Amino acid sequence: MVLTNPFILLLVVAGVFLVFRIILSGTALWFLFKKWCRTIDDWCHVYQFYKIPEFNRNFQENQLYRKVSTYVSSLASIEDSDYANLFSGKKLNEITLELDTNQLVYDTFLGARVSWMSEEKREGNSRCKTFVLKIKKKDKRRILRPYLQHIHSVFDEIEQRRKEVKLYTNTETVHRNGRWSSIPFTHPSTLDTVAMDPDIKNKVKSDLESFLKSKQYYHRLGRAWKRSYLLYGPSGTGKSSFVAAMAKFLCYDVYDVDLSKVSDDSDLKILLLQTTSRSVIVIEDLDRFLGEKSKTVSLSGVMNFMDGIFSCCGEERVMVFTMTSKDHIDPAILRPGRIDVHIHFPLCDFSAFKTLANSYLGLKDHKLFPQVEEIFQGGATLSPAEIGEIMIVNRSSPSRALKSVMTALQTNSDGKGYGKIGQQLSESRSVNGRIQSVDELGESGGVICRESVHTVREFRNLYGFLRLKSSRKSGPFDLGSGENEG
Ligand SMILES: Nc1ncnc2c1ncn2[C@@H]1O[C@H](COP(=O)(O)OP(=O)(O)OP(=O)(O)O)[C@@H](O)[C@H]1O
Ligand SMILES: [Mg+2]
Repeated sequence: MVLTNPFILLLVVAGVFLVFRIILSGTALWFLFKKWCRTIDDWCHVYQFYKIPEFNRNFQENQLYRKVSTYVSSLASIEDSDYANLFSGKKLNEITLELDTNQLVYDTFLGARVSWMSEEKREGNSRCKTFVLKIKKKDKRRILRPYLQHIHSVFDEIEQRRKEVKLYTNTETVHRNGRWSSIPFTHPSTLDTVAMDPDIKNKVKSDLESFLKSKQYYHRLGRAWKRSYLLYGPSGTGKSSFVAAMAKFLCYDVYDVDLSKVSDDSDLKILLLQTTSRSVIVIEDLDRFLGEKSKTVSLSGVMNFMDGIFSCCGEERVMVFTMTSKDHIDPAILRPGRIDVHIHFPLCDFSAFKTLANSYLGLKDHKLFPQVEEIFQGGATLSPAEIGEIMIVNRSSPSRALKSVMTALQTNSDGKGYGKIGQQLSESRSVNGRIQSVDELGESGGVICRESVHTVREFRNLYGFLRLKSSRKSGPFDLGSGENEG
């Protein structure tokens, strides 16, 4: 009723507008207040200024300028500067912020506040940009060197993330780049697309992250800064895909060593010397190679390679070895320090199946899922690669895909067809990525015998591992085999 009166309506609109304006100016006032506080604080201190020009006296590019520019653009506080330039980045949808001329950006390091100003000078036709770093004199000695070091590290990390990852393969002939030839690494696998126990995946992720941050630690210990992983499990369980995913996660180049093209131990040594830092060095199917009667590379050649003692600088190398099974492998190969992390890749269980159904068919749930689960609980299994293939072929009809998977699982568990898989089942049977105990296998008929042998062996390994654990605080850890769930 009251709002029908145009005068009152006008008053209400004006009131709302006023409140809105006060709120807005309140925030603006708060910004202004903070700015004044900073200015007053600036008056109370004596500062040291450092200029970082874009070019040196010989008009060559100053590398430090480039690093500082990248670093300043990465600061979250750049969004608070009054003017910043927006540019599209190298990657799709990437947008980068760059500080505009005469703008200030603040940073905090080791409890000290510093600021960066971007300046531009014109001399004739040329212009020279400069960054000016402002540090309180009282903080200068304490933070300047570590701060510059910090800028270097952040820059390296950003560059690493930006660069194109390459896949190197060794050849028998020598190229311009030595024994390795490279192509862009475009494998589509990521840590998200590999179906595996989420706990294990997270452990590997944090292990890789802590490796990246451990340069000083490794150097203090006088050890090569490398970490070795063993991925083992039946064929088609995602080992190679996981290597690709690890490399992508780290943004490291991949060196795929084909041992059949290595002529002897010293040849392997040369190959390792020709790898660059920040790379993943992979040897696939190591068990198959070691099992060969006439090998060109000796066991000690392989072990020296694994130790990384020949890697000239020993810097930031991740080594990955894949195997179907580690049962017949010389324990010296698997000893702590040579292989730091063991990751088991089991055949598919229901939870891995659901991940595959989600990524291949876009199914989060389906009315056939309980039936599929029942079949898995009955002990049937296939490799993720086989299930993936069935899903791809039937992707136009999710129900048909699930029915086909069920049929394949049943056929396999009946022992009909899928000869290869039947054999793998007896070699490595797992539920949720853990080797089953004798008790858990009570119902599964003929597999019990072999499985119990396996379990005894696993128990021995566990015993060995526990002894190791008690004598070493930081040893290797085994993910997914049930030997060590720490
Ligand atoms: N755990 C998994 N999650 C998602 N996809 C998988 C998984 N395992 C296998 N695949 C799919 O199956 C195919 C084969 O996988 P991959 O080559 O990684 O297996 P593998 O363990 O290395 O086998 P092999 O021992 O025979 O070399 C890939 O296309 C991959 O996408
Ligand atoms: Mg493989």
